[in-house]
Amino acid sequence: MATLFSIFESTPGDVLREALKTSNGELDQAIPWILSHNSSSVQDVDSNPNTLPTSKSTPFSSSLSTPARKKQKLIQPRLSAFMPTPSSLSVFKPGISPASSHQHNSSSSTNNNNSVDAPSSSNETTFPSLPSLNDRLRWKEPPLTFDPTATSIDSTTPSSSTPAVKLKPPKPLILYSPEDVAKHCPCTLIFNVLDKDLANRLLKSMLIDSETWNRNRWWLFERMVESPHKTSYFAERDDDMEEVAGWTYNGKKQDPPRRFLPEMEEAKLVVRRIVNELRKERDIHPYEVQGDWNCNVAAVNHYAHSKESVGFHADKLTYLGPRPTIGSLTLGVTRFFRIRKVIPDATHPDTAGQLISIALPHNSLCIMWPPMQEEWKHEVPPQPTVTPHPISGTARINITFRLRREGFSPQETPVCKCGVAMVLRCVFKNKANYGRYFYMCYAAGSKMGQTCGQFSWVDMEQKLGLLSPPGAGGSDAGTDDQGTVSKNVQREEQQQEISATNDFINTTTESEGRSSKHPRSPNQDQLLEQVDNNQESDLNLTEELQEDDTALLEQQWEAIEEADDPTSE
Ligand SMILES: O=C(O)CCC(=O)C(=O)O
Ligand SMILES: [Fe+2]
Repeated sequence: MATLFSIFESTPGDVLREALKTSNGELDQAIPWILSHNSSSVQDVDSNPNTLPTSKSTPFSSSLSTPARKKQKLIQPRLSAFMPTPSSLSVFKPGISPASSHQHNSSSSTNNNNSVDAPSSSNETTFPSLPSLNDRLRWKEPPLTFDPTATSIDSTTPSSSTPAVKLKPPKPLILYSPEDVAKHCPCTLIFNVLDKDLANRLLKSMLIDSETWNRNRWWLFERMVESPHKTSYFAERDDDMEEVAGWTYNGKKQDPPRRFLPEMEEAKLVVRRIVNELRKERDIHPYEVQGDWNCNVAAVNHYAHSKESVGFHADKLTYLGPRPTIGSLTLGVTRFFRIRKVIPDATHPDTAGQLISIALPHNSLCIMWPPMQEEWKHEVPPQPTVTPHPISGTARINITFRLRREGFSPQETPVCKCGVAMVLRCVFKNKANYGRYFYMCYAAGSKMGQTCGQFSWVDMEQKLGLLSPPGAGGSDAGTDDQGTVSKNVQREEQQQEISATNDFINTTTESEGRSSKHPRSPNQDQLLEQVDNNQESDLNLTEELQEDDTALLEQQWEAIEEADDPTSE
C-alpha cells in the first residue's frame, strides 16, 4: 500500500512546493504531478547499476519502461497514487552504522567473567543482493544465504559460497561482554556502574516504592489485559512534571509522575557523567540533542519474577525527539534484554531480524545510543528461571534515564501512521501546531493509516524550505535523516528555497499563542499562520477530498491513536 512518505521523502522541497502550488493544494492532483515529475529521477535510479533491485512481481517493476510506468501510475485509484516508487529506495540509505558510531568501553569489560569470546570471522565478504523493495517494506525474513547452524558469534556474516536455500533461522546471539555488545548493536554495557552501596540502597528504595507502581492496562478483544510488569514515571522538574502528567498510555491518562527519589538523583549524576563522557567520542547526529545530555525523566519497571516481561517495542519518541540516548540501569536479578534490528542495513540486509540477547546483571548500565530507538526494537522476555538476588529475590528493577527534550511532546510531534494522513492533517487541515520534526512511517501496511512500524524523522523546515538564512538563528543546518548533506550545499539550497517559499506564502501576520516551544524561522510561522487562519479555501481542498479521503483518514487517525501498540513505552 501507499507510502506517501517515500514520495514525500524522495521529492525535493522545491518540487513539493511547486506541486502544492500547481495543484492549489489538491493532494490527489499534487501527488501524480510529483510522480510524473519524479519519473526522470526514477529512470536515473533504474539505470544506476548500484541501486537496489526491485521485485519483478510488484506493480512497480523496474522492467516497465518509464512511459509504461507513468501510465500505470495514472490509472491507479487516487490513493494508490501513493505507492512506492523505485526512488523511494533512498529511504534505505544506511544510518550512522552502529559499528562506526559507537565506541567500545573497554575499561568496563574487566569485570566480566562470563564473556563469550567469539571467534572473529570478519573476513571481507561480498553481501548478497538486497531483497526486493516489497519484501523489505513488509519485513519478510530475507532469504538465508549462509550457514545458520554456525555457532560463531559472528554468524550474521554470510558466506557467499553457500547456496540460497530455505534453512532454519540463525540462532540468537547471546552476549555477555561489553566488547561483544559494542560490536553487535548501538549499545554500551557497563558493569558495576554505581558504587556498590548506592546500588543496594537504590534497589531497596525502589523495591519499596514499586509497591505503589501500576500495571499498564488496555482493552484487547473486549477483554481488559494488563502489562506483565509494573511501571512508573519520575520527572526532575516542574514543567516536565506537568508535561509528563499529560502523558497517556493507549489513550488513557497515566498517574502523574513523581520527583526522583534521593537515591535516583545520586544515580542520575553518575549516569549523566558517563553518558556525556562517552558522547565526546561519538559522532553526534544533527537531529540529536546537541551539547550535554541530561536525564530529566525516568521510566521505571518492576519485574517480580522470571515470567514477568515487556514485549518488543521501541520507546516513544514524541517526547524524546529524534535519535535519543537512554541509560537503562538494572538492579536485582540478571535478566536478558533482547533486541533485534528492524530496519535493514543496506550493506547488511540479513542482519535485520537477528535476535540478540544481552545479559544485564545487577548494577549494570546499558546505554542505548541512536539509532537504537529508530532502527531496533527491544524487549525483556519471560525466562524459565532466574538466579535469586540477595536483596530482591526474583525481582528485577529497571530505571531508564531519559532526556525529555524541550519542545517535544505527543501534541507537538505527530507520529505519522501513513504519510497521507500526516500531510492532510498537518499541512491542509489546520493542524499545524507542531514542532519542526515529523516522525513519519514508510506506510507499507495494506490499509491506509496502518503503520509499518518503520519510522524516519523528517525535518519539515528543511523539507518545505523554511529554514532561516545562515546566522539568523532558529534552525540547525539542514540534513536528511542520515545527516549526509553537507552544510554548505544545504545553505545554498536554503537560500534558494526561502525565496521560492516567499512566493508561495503571501501572508505576513504575526503568529501568537502557539503551543510549540520550537524555535521557528519567520517563514515557517508565516506558513503556519496561513493554515491557522483557516485558509483552507485558499489551499482549495476539493469537497470531494474533504468528504471522502480526509474524513476516512481522520477516522483512521483517531482509531490508530486509540489503539496504539500496547507494548510501546
Ligand atoms: O527493563 C528493561 O530493561 C527495559 C525496559 C524498557 O524497555 C522500557 O522501560 O521502555
Ligand atoms: Fe523500552
